[in-house]
Amino acid sequence: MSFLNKEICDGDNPDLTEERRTATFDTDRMAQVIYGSEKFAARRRQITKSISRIPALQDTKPLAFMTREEKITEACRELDVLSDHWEQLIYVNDEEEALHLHREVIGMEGHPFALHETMFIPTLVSQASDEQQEKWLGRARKREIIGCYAQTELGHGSNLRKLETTATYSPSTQEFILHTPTITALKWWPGALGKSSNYAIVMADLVIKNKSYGPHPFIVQLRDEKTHQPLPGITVGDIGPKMAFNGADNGFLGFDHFRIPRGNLLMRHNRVEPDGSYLKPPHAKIGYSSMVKVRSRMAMDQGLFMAQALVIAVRYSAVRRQGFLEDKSQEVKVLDYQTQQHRLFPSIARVYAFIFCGLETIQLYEKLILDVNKNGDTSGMADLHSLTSGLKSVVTHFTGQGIEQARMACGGHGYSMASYISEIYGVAVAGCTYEGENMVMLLQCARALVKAVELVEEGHPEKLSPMMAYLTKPSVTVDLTVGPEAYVKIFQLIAKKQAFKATEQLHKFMVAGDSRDVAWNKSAVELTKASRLHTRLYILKTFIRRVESITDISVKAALTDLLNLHLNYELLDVASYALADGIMSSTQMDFIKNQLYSSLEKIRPNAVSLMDSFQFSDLQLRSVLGRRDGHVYQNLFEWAKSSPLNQSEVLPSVTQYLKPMMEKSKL
Ligand SMILES: CC/C=C\C/C=C\C/C=C\C/C=C\CCC(=O)SCCNC(=O)CCNC(=O)[C@H](O)C(C)(C)COP(=O)(O)OP(=O)(O)OC[C@H]1O[C@@H](n2cnc3c(N)ncnc32)[C@H](O)[C@@H]1OP(=O)(O)O
Ligand SMILES: Cc1cc2nc3c(=O)[nH]c(=O)nc-3n(C[C@H](O)[C@H](O)[C@H](O)COP(=O)(O)OP(=O)(O)OC[C@H]3O[C@@H](n4cnc5c(N)ncnc54)[C@H](O)[C@@H]3O)c2cc1C
Repeated sequence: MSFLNKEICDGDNPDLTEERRTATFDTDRMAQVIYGSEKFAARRRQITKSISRIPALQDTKPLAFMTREEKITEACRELDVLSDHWEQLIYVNDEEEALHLHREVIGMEGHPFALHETMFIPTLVSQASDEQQEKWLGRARKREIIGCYAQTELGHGSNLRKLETTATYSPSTQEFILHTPTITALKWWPGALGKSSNYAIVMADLVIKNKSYGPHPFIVQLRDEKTHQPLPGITVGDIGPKMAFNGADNGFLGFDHFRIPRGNLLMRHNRVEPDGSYLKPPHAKIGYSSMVKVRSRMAMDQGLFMAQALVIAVRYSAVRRQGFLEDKSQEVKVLDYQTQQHRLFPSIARVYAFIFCGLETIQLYEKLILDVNKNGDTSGMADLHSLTSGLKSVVTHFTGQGIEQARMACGGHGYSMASYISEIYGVAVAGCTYEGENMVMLLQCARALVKAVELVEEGHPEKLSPMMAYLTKPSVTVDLTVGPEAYVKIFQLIAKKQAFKATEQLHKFMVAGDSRDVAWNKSAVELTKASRLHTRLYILKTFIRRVESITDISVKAALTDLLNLHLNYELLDVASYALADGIMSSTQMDFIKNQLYSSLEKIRPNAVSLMDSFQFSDLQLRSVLGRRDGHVYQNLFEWAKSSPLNQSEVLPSVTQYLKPMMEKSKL
């Protein structure tokens, strides 16, 4: 079966056209599965089309040749154009559509609204009282003000309990006095803080009558709304260039006894009364919900980052010909090499798996916020926190690896910024650090795992949450030929064994006299291993669940091939645990390897269409190698010619230094 639809265009590189003809499924239908619904997939296409009709948004100059100032200016120009068309382009206040719009038009390198959309508005939604929302949320949504999320300090990011910025309540004036007592207390890193934002959510230690109540969120005006000058008492600026995200002005911020009204403490869940009495929130960590929100998005967002890199690498691999197989009259597409497939296809499977997890965790967060805000029900917080802590860590780690493999799969041209993969990599791996450093978050996930193991050991398995239920599963012999459930069983045994081993080690150190904290640190590597296995089990099960639910037969068949690849690849990747514990035999290992290799062959004809299904436009991809028409070589040449270095034949550096040096050498 072939799909002679809009995907195929006669002017395209014939090798790519051939790939699209071999697809066994419809890419629009696949897009519905990727983006969670027919409606949203269609809306994305519609938005992309509308953008393509706005001349001022068509890419003019490659970002790679721009300075930071030029990148920031270009992003602001594009935001201004978008603002003029906002209501025609997307449904107002639809977060997913706004994210898509920004990604498509502005690209990866950051922009003044990145944190406004992802953290400032969500914090107002989850933490501000109705009255406070009335005052600020509408203005924020209309983009009359620009906000960011200022939590991390120069001295502390992971350990929030030691944040040094203080918000001391003054009952006589009914104000909070924000202060930065030391250099290490300077806010440092917040995106869009340095130059763009005029408001911020500031996390500061709430102090009332000399008592510290820990970090709380405050809304703070930083700059004059007319002049954009910092308000007196505020020091703010940009922290300088970074590994990527250089179109973003991550910033620093200091307060010198800066006063804000009492009503600027976000008070949906806790309150400070005029006399200074404090009303506790229903859950101690409710103030951390914006972080959970971003973490709950990260499987989706990282999946899309990796998808972008893989679209580029897979399309390029289908047009790049190098070397021979059987037919010595024509060189082969590098995509036909087994090593190339092994390098790329497992990451394609992970992209799909991560996105399916993201669709689930985004919904879980929305449900949680509804439960908390409507019914004061915080019972889902602990589970979502441990799930998203593990997930963000595992997903960002593998995304970084997958993107780097995609770069290498493009050979020399992958290293050129014309591929855009280096930018995608730089942006994606920031996710290993932001929203909770990966080791720190794996250890948060481990806290829940250890508690669950302790419940089993204490004879209370009925108290386990559904995600932990596998910890009670007995050891069994498994026949892998029966299908995905067999793989799940083996994975469960491996994850269970590691969770028990790590907990046992923790307890052993404690019995020997170490405090829990010291014993925890001595067991930390084993604990993080347990968290990774636990999370990878969740990813695997989510992938299976999602594929089972698909109704389109051809889409389901293509994804079943990817799922099989994922199951075999994952199990092989953790085989050392299984072999050491006698869970798997070497004969089973051979079976898994053979299954893996035959999956690569099955996926090969669909590889390009599996990536086309993400329906990224060329504008969004910004990659010469990943162009949808596959005309790589002539465009690489055009791209190189547009380098500022090529705007003159002889550079001033040659006239000033090299020529005189060569002349001197002749003497
Ligand atoms: C969306 C992005 C889209 C695209 C990307 C493009 C553009 C975006 C550009 C930039 C990046 C975007 C965002 C980045 C923004 C940031 O980075 S904001 C800063 C983020 N900072 C962190 O994540 C800090 C990490 N640290 C923490 O979260 C906490 O300090 C901690 C959880 C590690 C520890 O907190 P403590 O208060 O010390 O708690 P504890 O004593 O260790 O734990 C006590 C119990 O509380 C449980 N717990 C902790 N947090 C939560 C929570 N959020 N919810 C529920 N429960 C929680 C903890 O597990 C303990 O439970 P026990 O049962 O074991 O006691
Ligand atoms: C691109 C980017 C954007 C960002 N945007 C924002 C933003 O908008 N707003 C904001 O507030 N912040 C932001 N941040 C800051 C970010 O959230 C922090 O950098 C992050 O939470 C890590 O904290 P840290 O820098 O203190 O790392 P550290 O905690 O200093 O980490 C250093 C090392 O110490 C280890 N470590 C620390 N604590 C423990 C522990 N308990 N157990 C074991 N190991 C530990 C870590 O694993 C790591 O290896 C951003 C950062 C980046 C890179």
